[in-house]
Amino acid sequence: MKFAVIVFPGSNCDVDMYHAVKDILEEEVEYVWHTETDLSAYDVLLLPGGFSYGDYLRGGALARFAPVMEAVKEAAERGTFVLGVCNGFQILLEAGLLPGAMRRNNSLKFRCFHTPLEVVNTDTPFTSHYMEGEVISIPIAHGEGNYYCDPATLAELEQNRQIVFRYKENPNGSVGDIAGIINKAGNVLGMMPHPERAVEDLLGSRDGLRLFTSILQAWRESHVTV
Ligand SMILES: NC(=O)CC[C@H](N)C(=O)O
Repeated sequence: MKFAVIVFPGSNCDVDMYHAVKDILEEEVEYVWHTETDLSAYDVLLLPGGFSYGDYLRGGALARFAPVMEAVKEAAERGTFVLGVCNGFQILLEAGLLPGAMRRNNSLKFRCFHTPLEVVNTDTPFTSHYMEGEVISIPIAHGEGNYYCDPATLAELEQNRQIVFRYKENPNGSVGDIAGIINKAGNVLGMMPHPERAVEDLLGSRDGLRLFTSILQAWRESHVTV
C-alpha cells in the first residue's frame, strides 16, 4: 500500500503529513509534485495544508488548476481514498470534488489552537476507528475555514450523512459547525483540522492517528487476498 503526499508551491504541512504516515503509521509514502499527471501507483492521496500559490484569490483557487488535479479527479472517480486537510480541503472544494466553499473566518483572524471536534459519522473509511459522537482534540490553523453551502446543499449533506466532523466550539463561523465532509461516494474527505498534527504524545494529542489507521484498515479490507 502506498500513500502520496501531493505538494503544491506553497504547501507547508506536507512534511507533517509525510512524518505521520512514514514514522508513526509506518507505511510507504512519497512526495508527489503538482506537475505529476500519473497517480496510478498510489492507493491513498493526501492533499496537505499550506498556502498553495500564496492563497491568491482564495485558498485553493489556483491549485485546482495544477496539472496533478486531473489525475486526482480520475483517481477519486476510480474510488481511490483522497484526504484533503485545511488547504487540501480548500483545493477539493475549488476543484468541485466536494460541495460548498470556504470564506474568511468570521473573526477575520488566523486561528491556531487545539479544538474539540465531534465525530459525527464513523461509517466511513476515514473514521471507523472512532466512536460515534466521540469528542476528539485536533489542532486547527487557518484563516479561511468558514465553510459555506446553501441550505439545500446543507440538507443534502445531513441527509446523506456526509458531515463527518463538527466543531464543538465553532472557531470560524462555518455553517452547521461543519469541520469536515465526505463526498457521496464515501472516498473523498475534506477537513479543516489537522489530524497529522495529532499523532503522537509530543504533539499534545494522538487523536488524529485513528484517522490514518482507519484508512489502512479500509484499504486492507477492500484488498483482501485469500
Ligand atoms: N494550514 C493551512 O492549510 C492554512 C490554509 C489556508 N492557507 C488558510 O489560511 O486558510
